[in-house]
Amino acid sequence: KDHWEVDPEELTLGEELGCGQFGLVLEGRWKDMKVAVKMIREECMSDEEFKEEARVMMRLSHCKLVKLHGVCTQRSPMCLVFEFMENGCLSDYLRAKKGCLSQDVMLKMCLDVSDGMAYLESSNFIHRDLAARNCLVSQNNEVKVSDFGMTRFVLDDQYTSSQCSKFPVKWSAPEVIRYCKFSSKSDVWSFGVLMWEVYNEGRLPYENLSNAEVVESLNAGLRLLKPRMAPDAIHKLMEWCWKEKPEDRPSFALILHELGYLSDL
Ligand SMILES: Cn1cc(-c2ccnc(-n3ncc4cc(C(C)(C)C)cc(F)c4c3=O)c2CO)cc(Nc2ccncn2)c1=O
Repeated sequence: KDHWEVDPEELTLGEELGCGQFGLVLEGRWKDMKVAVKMIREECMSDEEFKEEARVMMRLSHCKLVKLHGVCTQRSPMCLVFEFMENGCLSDYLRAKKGCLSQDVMLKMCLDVSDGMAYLESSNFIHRDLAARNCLVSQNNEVKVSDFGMTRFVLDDQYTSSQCSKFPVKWSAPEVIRYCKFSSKSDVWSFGVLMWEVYNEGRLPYENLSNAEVVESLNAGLRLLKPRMAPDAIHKLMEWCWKEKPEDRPSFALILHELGYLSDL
């Protein structure tokens, strides 16, 4: 048995946590740990793809990435066993805590995400759908990056082609919308939008614009405005993440350094 195989006998399943992209996600217990068990519907992912993905994700291990404990491939449906993140997704958490989050807490959230993303960048791994909805919050309010790279397995082409309704245009860099050119620098663009979400307590970016109007506005050089709660230095960093040319944007290593400096002030 591969070391990443979880013995289904050791897994107990509980309440439903939600319905993710690939099917049900259940709360569960494994080796005296609380876990989140993601069932993978066959039509979403082939077995071989799934095992290859598991191998890759098992190798990516960092305190600010949601940990994959292992996989269950001996049964159908196959499932991924993750560390449990008590407070659910960051976007819901921000909205639930509206009015209660301090600037320091917001800065720490952005720092946590940039820490995880700097690790992915150094591992040459592209997230492809970084947003507050794809980050999770732990019991002690730490934020971790989730579902990195998983868009490659989405068969629903409403997600994958940029003209379609479900494509996350409002988080996508211009080169991704135009040519599907993903890179760590397009993840940096998305991180700028994530910072805007955090300092706006989970509000939807460009909430009055359609995806097509967002593209027009970006082409006209317009960008999201400074959130009331965001210090100037944070807004400057957001705008740097939204430079038209990928090479003009900062790396996550630099963003991590910048946010670390601001949090030590
Ligand atoms: C690990 N984990 C996962 C989830 C959880 C539950 C439902 N859907 C999801 N999601 N959310 C988003 C998501 C996104 C994708 C893209 C390919 C990037 C589009 C692919 C997915 F497969 C998922 C998924 O499965 C998650 C995220 O993978 C919830 C947890 N925790 C809680 C706690 C309290 N209330 C709710 N959830 C938790 O600890």
